[in-house]
Amino acid sequence: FAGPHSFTGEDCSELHVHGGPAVVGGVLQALGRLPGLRPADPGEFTKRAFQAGKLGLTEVEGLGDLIHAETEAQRRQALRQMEGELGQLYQRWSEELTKALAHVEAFIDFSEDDNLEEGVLARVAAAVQTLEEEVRGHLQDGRRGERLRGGVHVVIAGPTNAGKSSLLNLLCQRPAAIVSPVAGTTRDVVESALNIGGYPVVLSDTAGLRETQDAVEREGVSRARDRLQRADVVLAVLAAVDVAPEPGCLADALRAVLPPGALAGRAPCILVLNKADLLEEGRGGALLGACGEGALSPVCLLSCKTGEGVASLLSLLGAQLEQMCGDPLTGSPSLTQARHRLHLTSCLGSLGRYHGYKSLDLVLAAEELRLARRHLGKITGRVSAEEILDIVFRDFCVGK
Ligand SMILES: Nc1nc2c(ncn2[C@@H]2O[C@H](COP(=O)(O)OP(=O)(O)OP(=O)(O)O)[C@@H](O)[C@H]2O)c(=O)[nH]1
Ligand SMILES: [K+]
Ligand SMILES: [Mg+2]
Repeated sequence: FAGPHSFTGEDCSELHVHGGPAVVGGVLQALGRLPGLRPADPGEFTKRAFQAGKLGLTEVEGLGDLIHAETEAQRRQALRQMEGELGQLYQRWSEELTKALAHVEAFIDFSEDDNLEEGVLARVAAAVQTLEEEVRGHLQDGRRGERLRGGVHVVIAGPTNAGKSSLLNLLCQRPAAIVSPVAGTTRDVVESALNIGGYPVVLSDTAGLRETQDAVEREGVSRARDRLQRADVVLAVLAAVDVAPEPGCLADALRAVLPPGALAGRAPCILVLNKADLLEEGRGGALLGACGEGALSPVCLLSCKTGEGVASLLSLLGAQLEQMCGDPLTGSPSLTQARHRLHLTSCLGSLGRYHGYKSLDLVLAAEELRLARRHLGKITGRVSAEEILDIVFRDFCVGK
């Protein structure tokens, strides 16, 4: 593959050999005898592609995510990022900033000559404000890209013996957690990675919430509460027989399950009324009717014993995941890493300070634009050489 059209931009050659380990080993040995030839370091091809400007950092990250994608939605998001959409968005912002900066610098340098067009600074201020709004909107995405990349944390919580561990085992289709009729069986948080409708989920089973004198169980309950605080979605499990079919029972039931203030509207919750097989005929419908009325959370009846209701639980959960992660193919591309969020937040900070400085000291204001641009450059890996003068001359007329 002749450069610069190869993956790394350099001249490359590829050997296609038969796939047996002995053949590959023999070829590698023969190659090893050639002077100057060595195996590539991990990621070296991609690093060279980056250094040759063939890929931006976000594309490199997308490629890495694509290789590690475990679910369909993750694959789509990674592919989109690898193909450059996220990088292009940041690149466009960076170009707009460069332009704004060029105009401010031109104003600083040439405004005394009276040769500048009118209203340059007002146009820059408007452009900066538009950019701020775009960046802010991009940041307020409910962390959907990061969630999709890292997995949505779904926490199973509830009183002892509600069937929380049974639910974990049912969903992950293996006996991951110990199930027993003894209240207080689970102490450690038991985690399992799942694929639900193409979305990656990290499902945690936790100790039953209750007051106890047992020191080990108390530690378990404290870990359960801690996990609840960090949940993206809570599956609140109750034994259906313990819930009275009366209006308002859902709120009471949730209060009984969740520590006061644990959620405070933070994580969405799905109420699972388990052991439906133990309910008398017709009681299930009455329960759903009473609980569902004015409900804050979706409710479903389930039996871990018979498997009844699993499909409806999965569809409630799937809808929740879709709402949180979005469809990775539609809308603007999502930021996928905490790193992106950090630099974007810093960029936004600088843009805000631009407005503060612009009427006091234009030089300081220009510096904030430069900083904002550098923060974007850190995301894409393109902290480009100053293209500012080019723009000054290309973009608008200074004197002659
Ligand atoms: N009849 C019936 N029994 C169930 C169902 N789900 C769980 N059980 C039984 O309920 C008991 C407790 O189940 P677990 O899954 O251990 O409950 P848990 O909520 O994890 O309990 P702790 O870890 O002690 O808090 C066990 O004997 C299960 O076999 C169900 O749907 N129907
Ligand atoms: K138990
Ligand atoms: Mg358990």
